[in-house]
This record gives sequence, structure tokens and C-alpha cells, in this order.
Amino acid sequence: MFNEIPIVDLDELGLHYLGKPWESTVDRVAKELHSAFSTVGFVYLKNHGIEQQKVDNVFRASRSFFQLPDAIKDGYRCGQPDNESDGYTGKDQEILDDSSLHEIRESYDIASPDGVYPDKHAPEFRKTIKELAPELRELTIRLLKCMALALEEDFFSSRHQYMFHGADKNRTIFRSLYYPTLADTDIQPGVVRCGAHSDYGAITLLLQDDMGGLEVFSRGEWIPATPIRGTILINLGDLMQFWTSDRYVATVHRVLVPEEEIRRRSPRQSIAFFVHADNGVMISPLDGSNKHSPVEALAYLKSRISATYK
Ligand SMILES: O=C(O)CCC(=O)C(=O)O
Ligand SMILES: [Fe+2]
Repeated sequence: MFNEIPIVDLDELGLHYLGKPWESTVDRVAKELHSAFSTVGFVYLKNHGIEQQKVDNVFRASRSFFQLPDAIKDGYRCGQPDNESDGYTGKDQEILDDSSLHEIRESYDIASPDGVYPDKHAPEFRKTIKELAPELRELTIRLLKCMALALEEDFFSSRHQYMFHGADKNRTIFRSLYYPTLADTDIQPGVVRCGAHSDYGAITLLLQDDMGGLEVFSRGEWIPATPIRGTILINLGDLMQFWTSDRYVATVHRVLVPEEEIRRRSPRQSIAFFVHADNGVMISPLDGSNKHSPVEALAYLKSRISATYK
């Protein structure tokens, strides 16, 4: 079926493979990504070479942080002078869809391996993220190279040199997301886990637990992005849509309050690796068209963040 999220097998492009990948594999993956990004805008990657154990370790360490009392978590709030990009965001502090009454979601952001971690209260958090995030970075470089091939541009990876090297150079963020259990009073119109939005940057790598709930708006309908264990979901952000003159789409997605009581009573976790171009990169349409006005990567991100942080 056309309106489905395809699964792309990375084969020797996965991190487990150390040699040079076959040209035929690179061509196939480039074509499959191109076709998915020009239509549904989301794709599952399999055989990416990142061990599930590393993902599960981040989920476990994150849970031990998110289950702490609010007063402790608030001590790590993001957006403080000494903690501008890294740190905690609580319920309703980031509203992605203006029509939401509440967005019941918490998150913790890290912008570099040596960022600000809640070591005192969640001692495993740092170690588990330092094991996973650099692998997501490496996988991203491989994906960007493939994407550039399909667009006949050897381009994107050189615009992302400082990915996950710190917010002063690049705003790529490793985000651990936590959707707490919901009370009966939360079951009302306008209350969601994550309001409908498109991501802001170039691409997003998303790892979900098995609770489900993510939906993707494609061809006029919401389709579920059902978790497939061992895969990573990839979607595009607005800047990649601008860059490609809308050939690639930054698909809108959301996470609603689950209908089944059992799922409302369970927390949900996910990890997003939001990939941004280096701060000073000017994003203008690669085909030379004037479909979008040039915009600086960092300026665009700041304008979106200031519209969503409360
Ligand atoms: O938790 C999810 O599955 C999606 C989160 C998301 O879309 C976001 O934080 O941008
Ligand atoms: Fe998103």
C-alpha cells in the first residue's frame, strides 16, 4: 500500500559493518529513502547496527530520573543561564500545538557527550547516553550521505560537522522523552501526550518503546507509526523540506491519549535525536528556486523554540 511507512534495510550501511558498503546497497538505500521522504516522510530503518540493549539502558536510566519528585527535576530546568540547551522540560512547559489544552510530556535534552546530566539523582543517565548518542550521530552521517546522493549533491554531511558537539556550534539534541501515566481527569478534549507538529531541523531519529501511540499525518489521514522492535524511525524536519524545495516533506505527527485504559495507566518512553545543521549554515533551496527565503539554521530554530516554550 502506498500510504504506509516503509521499512528500509540498511544492510552493510549499518554500524555493525566496518568495511566499505557495496555501491549497490548505497544506491538501493538512497533510492528507498528518497521515495519515502518524497511521500509519507517517515521510514523505519532495520539492520542499523545499534544494539537494542543500549536503547533499553537509556530508557531505564531515564525512568529513574523522570520518576523523581517534580521539585528535584525542576532543579535541572533547561533554558537557565548556565544550562541553556541541556536539561529538563516538564508537563505543559512546551506546547507543540496551540490548540492543545495540556501536553502531558516531560523530556531531558543533551547537546553534547559532556553536557549537563543529573548525575546526583540519576547516576546511570550519563553513561547510558554516552554509549548511545555517538552511535546515533555516526548513523546520521551515513544517512545524510545517502540522502545527498539521491539528490545528486555531496552536501549535507559537510553542513553538519559539529553535530552533537555542543549548542554553541550546533543545536543537534539527544532528547529522552517520558509520557507519564494519565489520571482520569486528564481524559478530556484537548489533552494530548504530544500535540501535532512537524520537527524543526534536518532529520530526526526516533526510538520508541513498545507502548505505541505515535501517529503520522499522510495523504489526509492519521496513520499509526506502530513500534517495530529493533528499528529506528526517521523523519524529516522543516529545514530539510526548505532545503529540498518541498521535494521532501516534514510530515506532521502527534501522540494522543491512548483509548485503552491499560495504556493510559502505563508511561510511554521514546528517544529523539533531533539533527540540526551547524548554527551558521544558511538554508536556501538547493535547486536555486525561490520557494523558501534563505534562513539561518540557528535563527530558525530559535524562532520555533520561542513559539513553543511557555
Ligand atoms: O514520542 C514520540 O514518539 C514522538 C515525539 C516527537 O515527535 C517530538 O518530540 O518531536
Ligand atoms: Fe516530533
